[in-house]
Amino acid sequence: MGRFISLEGGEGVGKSTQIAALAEALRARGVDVLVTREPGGSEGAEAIRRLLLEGDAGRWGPRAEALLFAAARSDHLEKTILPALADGKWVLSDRFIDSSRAYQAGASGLADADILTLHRIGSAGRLPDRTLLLTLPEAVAAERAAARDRGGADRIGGRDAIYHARVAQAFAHHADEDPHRFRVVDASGIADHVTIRLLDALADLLP
Ligand SMILES: Nc1ncnc2c1ncn2[C@@H]1O[C@H](COP(=O)(O)OP(=O)(O)OP(=O)(O)O)[C@@H](O)[C@H]1O
Ligand SMILES: Cc1cn([C@H]2C[C@H](O)[C@@H](COP(=O)(O)O)O2)c(=O)[nH]c1=O
Repeated sequence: MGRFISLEGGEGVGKSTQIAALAEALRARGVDVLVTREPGGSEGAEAIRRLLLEGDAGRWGPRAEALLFAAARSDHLEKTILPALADGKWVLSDRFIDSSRAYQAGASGLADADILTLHRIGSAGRLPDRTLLLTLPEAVAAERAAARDRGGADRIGGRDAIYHARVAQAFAHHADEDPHRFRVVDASGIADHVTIRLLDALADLLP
């Protein structure tokens, strides 16, 4: 049976690194895996990704930004995620709706209910079967992201530390509110150890 898993967390916590490792570990267990990402993951959504992440800080206001993320997600779900699940694949998505709740609501100040309304309109309110929230002390995450980006962060990643602290708080709040879907995973230490923690957090879903 297909499963829909999202990886969430702030900048630099290791989602992209871990999604590749997790996919490899699942494939070694005979699971058919599709790795995808947001914003993006379909041709249309990748075009919207460029609109969202390139250009001036003020290119979009919070509302236009939320609408663009919701539009990208709608296309991603319809063109990539749902067909893969129908084929029995496990879909691992680097970010999904909880990023809009954390960034556009928690940190940019829109109402969480409005983000969920956009999600209901664009994506029929579809939620992942499991959301793995990677957490790191803010200073460690910022250091990792800065070493990777070398000053070239994108429009949203480049926002200030207060913004990213609000993102982390919102993620933690949503994870607390929905312990059935979320698992909070410590992303500190050696990457292989983090992958083991992620596999543990999926143990009940594994075939
Ligand atoms: N366990 C780890 N220990 C040390 N460095 C790590 C670890 N995991 C990832 N990194 C490094 O930290 C940086 C950020 O990792 P990665 O790009 O996977 O994070 P991310 O959560 O996808 O970030 P973003 O959301 O900003 O794209 C990369 O340079 C990566 O090589
Ligand atoms: C899905 C989604 C993403 N964002 C932000 C979070 C990051 O700053 C970028 C994506 O970059 P990454 O290197 O691929 O993680 O977009 C957001 O603000 N809202 C969302 O819904």
